[in-house]
Amino acid sequence: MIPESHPRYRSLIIRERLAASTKTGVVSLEGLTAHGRGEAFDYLLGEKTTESALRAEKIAAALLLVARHPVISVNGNTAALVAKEIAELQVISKARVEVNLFHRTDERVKVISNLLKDQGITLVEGDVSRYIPLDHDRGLCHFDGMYSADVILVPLEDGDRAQALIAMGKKVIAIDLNPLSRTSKVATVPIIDEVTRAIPNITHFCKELCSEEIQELTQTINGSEFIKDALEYIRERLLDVLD
Ligand SMILES: Nc1ncnc2c1ncn2[C@@H]1O[C@H](COP(=O)(O)OP(=O)(O)OP(=O)(O)O)[C@@H](O)[C@H]1O
Ligand SMILES: CC(C)(COP(=O)(O)O)[C@@H](O)C(=O)O
Ligand code: BAL
Repeated sequence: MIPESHPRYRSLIIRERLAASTKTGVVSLEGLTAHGRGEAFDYLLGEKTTESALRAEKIAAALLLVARHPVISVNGNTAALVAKEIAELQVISKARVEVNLFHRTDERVKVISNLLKDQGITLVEGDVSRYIPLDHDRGLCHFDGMYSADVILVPLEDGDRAQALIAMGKKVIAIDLNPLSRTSKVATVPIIDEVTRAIPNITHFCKELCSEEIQELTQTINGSEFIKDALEYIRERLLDVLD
């Protein structure tokens, strides 16, 4: 039992949810280690959304709204952490949602799909093929899902899949606390933020942005600025701590 008074209440509740989700197969055991890596970066970021990340989330919302065929890719950690929030984002963005796993088993696809549908999400389902040229199972996706997408939101992504999607001419919106990850470096829009903060922010902007703002935000996108901003923000925080 984690008391609400605990200084790290939110972080511990998220950890508890992830740990419980490994028992149902929603989260892989490797997902716990990936989460730990994320938490380390979140510490450096002060466990809050930076102004720069908020700008990236605004651009992400604009891209989803103007996309011809937006798709949200969901892995185990994402399903465990933000299923309800993804359902809300799907309603406002009209994006398709597809389960895509690195540690893929039929059982995990099924249990994650059921979790998402229980939140009201309409899923792209059916046969998958290796439409993305990768040697691992993230290459398996749906024709009318990621294969046909022009904009893909990929929380907690693998760098090689992000690279492959970019090479296929798609715009990739990544959510990854690690500004140094391969994913962040190759993404069209790297959102250097925590997924439970980022998804509701994107939904908020989808509701708030007007057509002029959408036009302006999607004209020229410089993804590397968000990485530079995050690294500078971390540098400043570290220097402050040292003082
Ligand atoms: N809750 C979270 N919110 C945002 N990012 C997270 C969260 N949990 C983990 N991450 C980040 O997501 C990434 C997923 O881990 P993974 O091992 O697939 O990527 P990686 O190997 O670090 O990066 P890459 O493959 O892009 O080089 C990690 O960079 C981790 O820091
Ligand atoms: C653990 C995870 C971040 C997600 O794994 P899955 O839910 O199987 O897509 C994976 O990409 C990895 O880094 O190992
Ligand atoms: N997600 C496992 C492989 C990678 O980190 O890219």
